[in-house]
Amino acid sequence: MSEAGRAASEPEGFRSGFIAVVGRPNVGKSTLVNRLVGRKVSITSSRPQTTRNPIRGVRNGEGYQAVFVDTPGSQKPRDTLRHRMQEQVLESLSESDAILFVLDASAARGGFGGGDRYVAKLVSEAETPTVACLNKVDLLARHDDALPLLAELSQMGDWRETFAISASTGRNTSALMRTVVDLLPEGPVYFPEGVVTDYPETFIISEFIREKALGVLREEVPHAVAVEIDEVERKENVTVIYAILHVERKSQRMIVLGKNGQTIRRIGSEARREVERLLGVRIYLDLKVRVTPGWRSNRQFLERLGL
Ligand SMILES: Nc1nc2c(ncn2[C@@H]2O[C@H](COP(=O)(O)OP(=O)(O)OP(=O)(O)O)[C@@H](O)[C@H]2O)c(=O)[nH]1
Repeated sequence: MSEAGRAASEPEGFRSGFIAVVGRPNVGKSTLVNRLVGRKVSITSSRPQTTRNPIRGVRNGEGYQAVFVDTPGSQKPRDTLRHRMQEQVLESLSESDAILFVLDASAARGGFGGGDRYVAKLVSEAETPTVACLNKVDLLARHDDALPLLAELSQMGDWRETFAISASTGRNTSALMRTVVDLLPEGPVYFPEGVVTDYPETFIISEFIREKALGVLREEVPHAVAVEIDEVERKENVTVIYAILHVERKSQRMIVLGKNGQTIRRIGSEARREVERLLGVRIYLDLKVRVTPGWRSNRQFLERLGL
């Protein structure tokens, strides 16, 4: 995240970031995130299925915000298309602040299989701080059965830490959460507390753009900018987002555009990175600036924007 963006909403010493949750299907990723977040998370169901990087959950704690995101598709590629998707997975892993690599202890009798090793390699290539979680240890016959698996796991990559956990019973998950928070960099409050789970994707995108605009514009046009997502067009390789930045006066429009459009371009490129991270797809952001006098007191307008 850029310095300009941070300036907008970063409390002193606050930690925040995106944590990619990776692992083969059925290893317990959702159960683990629900456990760490502390409640069932509904955001995935309220978002269009077309997004490939949905948020699994957000945990707000004392001085931190941890955003857990999904990275589906982390399976061995069998054809070119899958291979291309793989590159995108790698890209989104690289852009995460941390990775939770989840494995299923109960499925690894006698050692881990090719699927787990493949994900381990992919995660290692991302060069992002990773915590490896050996899940479902409650299903092992004896406590000690986890030991050879943990030893094997530690050989599979350069993990910051390795935990034997049970997402179902909560065993070791508090310690895991503390480690995750320690890995997060200083950063802004990405989402207002309590709103994430039910808010539509367009609202989150518009908030990202607004945050970047406020960061770039600083004191010049303080709260005079409202962001409206006009249309989201999903194409094969790129998602095009048409957004309108509403300002109240012509003079503000000039400021937002900047000399030769420099300012709006900067807002666009900073916001694009954030949105790509959120959605896990390539984004083209088409930003327009429109003068909408008195939008702050226009109820219909505010409702349309979900404000
Ligand atoms: N006994 C036990 N079962 C678990 C544990 N964690 C998850 N499960 C079960 O494993 C199954 C798969 O869990 P999910 O959380 O849906 O797995 P997932 O990795 O999110 O699956 P995908 O979304 O398909 O990738 C469910 O039946 C869970 O109840 C655990 O720690 N112990």
